[in-house]
Amino acid sequence: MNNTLDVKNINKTYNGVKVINDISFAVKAGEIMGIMGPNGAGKTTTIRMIMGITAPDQGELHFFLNGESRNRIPQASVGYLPEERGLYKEAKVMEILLFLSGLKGLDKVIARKRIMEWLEKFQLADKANSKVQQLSKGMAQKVQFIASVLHQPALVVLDEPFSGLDPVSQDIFKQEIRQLADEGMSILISSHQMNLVEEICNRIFIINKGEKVLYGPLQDIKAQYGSYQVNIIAEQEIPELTQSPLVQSFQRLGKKWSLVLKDNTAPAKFLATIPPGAPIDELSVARISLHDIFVRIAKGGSSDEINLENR
Ligand SMILES: Nc1ncnc2c1ncn2[C@@H]1O[C@H](COP(=O)(O)OP(=O)(O)OP(=O)(O)O)[C@@H](O)[C@H]1O
Repeated sequence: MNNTLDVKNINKTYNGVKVINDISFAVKAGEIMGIMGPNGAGKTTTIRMIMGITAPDQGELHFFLNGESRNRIPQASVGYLPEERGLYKEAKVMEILLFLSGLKGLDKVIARKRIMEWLEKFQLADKANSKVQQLSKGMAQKVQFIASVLHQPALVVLDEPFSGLDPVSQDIFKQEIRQLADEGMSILISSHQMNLVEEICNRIFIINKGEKVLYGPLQDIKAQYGSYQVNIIAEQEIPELTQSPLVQSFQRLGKKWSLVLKDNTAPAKFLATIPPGAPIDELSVARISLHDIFVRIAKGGSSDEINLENR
């Protein structure tokens, strides 16, 4: 697959502190690439350099769009949802979307049709003539997202697109973003909520304190840190399971028991050791989450403390 964006060895220092340290990654045509990491890791700074808002101290950016290679971002071929949300509050939804798509060179008649289609997808068709200030925060975010994709750019950069959205809206966003990638758009998403975006990304780049932690196809990363987790709902501890030689660690949160299996333990092997009649209400098996992989790496290889609240 061809690259749409190549980020090569970029560095950035603010006030003598290196906040981005030799970062390199690519975004391929038609993929969803996730740049993830905790608060303050350097995601927004990286995105601002890609968008040309701030320049890297060292390193290069290459954009391959419409058959041309460039070092500066071609505005009409890119869509951007910045971390700071904000649209002109006095403007009406249709007016502002027509204005913003006009800046990207989109024909008014085509724009109007696409705007109505998008507003319908987000159940906002009845708000076309409402002022932005009459929208809820989530509704305004949807309008701003529409503005970033309306001109069908080759590359879309979404900085924390899910923050502030309810779970239903998050699902609609995920669905629409997946659809855009399937139609060939390259999408770069930043998020500190790893478990929220891991299901839609093809590849991920995890950054922490300005440095690369992990980079590659999600499935490969999960296979590399290939342990499984067995989640059980049970009133009491079942020592045959929590103390099993196949279990590396476990956590309890009320009735929820989360058991991380030792690396390379097949789930079926563990399941076969469950005593008949064990008092289990529910049981599920999953690969350990990206969040847990990050915690493991950040703690220097230990997965003993896994935060069940964030699952
Ligand atoms: N304009 C600036 N001047 C000085 N320091 C800055 C500036 N912008 C960012 N930083 C610093 O760079 C580091 C990375 O910040 P950045 O906003 O890129 O993180 P982030 O990963 O996007 O975090 P979050 O998830 O909280 O949005 C932080 O230590 C931040 O304080």
